[in-house]
Amino acid sequence: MKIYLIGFMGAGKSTVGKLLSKSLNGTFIDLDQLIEQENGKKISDIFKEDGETVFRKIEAECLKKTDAQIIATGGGILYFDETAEWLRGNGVIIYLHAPFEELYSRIKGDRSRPVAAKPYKDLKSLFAKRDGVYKRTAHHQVSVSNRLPEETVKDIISRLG
Ligand SMILES: Nc1ncnc2c1ncn2[C@@H]1O[C@H](COP(=O)(O)OP(=O)(O)OP(=O)(O)O)[C@@H](O)[C@H]1O
Ligand SMILES: O=C(O)C1=C[C@@H](O)[C@@H](O)[C@H](O)C1
Ligand SMILES: [Mg+2]
Repeated sequence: MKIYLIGFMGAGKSTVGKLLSKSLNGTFIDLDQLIEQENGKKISDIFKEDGETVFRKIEAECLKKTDAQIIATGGGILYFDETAEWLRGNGVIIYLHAPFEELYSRIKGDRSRPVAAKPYKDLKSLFAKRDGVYKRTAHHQVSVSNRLPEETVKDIISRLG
């Protein structure tokens, strides 16, 4: 069974995914890292040099070819409508959720995330839009608010049964 972690930037998909893979003794891939390795450049440079649309196509292709058991996706993984259906047909989808302000405090000023460079109000409305899509797509919503990543991992494992 594959486990896909989805959620907004700063939710902790990469952090929790790595820990979860250790607890479950499963293979792990961070999709953002895979994209950077396969393309030989940083995500911020792909955005700058090729544009967001090219990045989104690369991201969707990388998602479909990874064979890891636990996958930390990027915050914009549901950019194409068809990706939600593909994900649900290929594994268990866990939405890591926290209120926007908490996530914003984790990502503000981070230059490695090109989307996080948007102004506060644009990020807030992006969160509002994506939150509904994450919720509709996920099999489980797990809180990452005021919680250590280790607690989130325990919660995920208990939901998986
Ligand atoms: N539970 C937590 N409590 C506090 N800070 C956290 C928690 N989980 C992650 N962080 C911090 O928030 C930041 C973002 O975490 P991480 O990179 O794992 O998020 P992400 O969901 O993978 O983001 P992205 O979508 O940009 O890849 C990091 O600085 C990390 O240390
Ligand atoms: O939320 C987003 O749109 C993104 C999140 C990151 O994980 C990266 O995939 C990239 O910076 C875009
Ligand atoms: Mg990440």
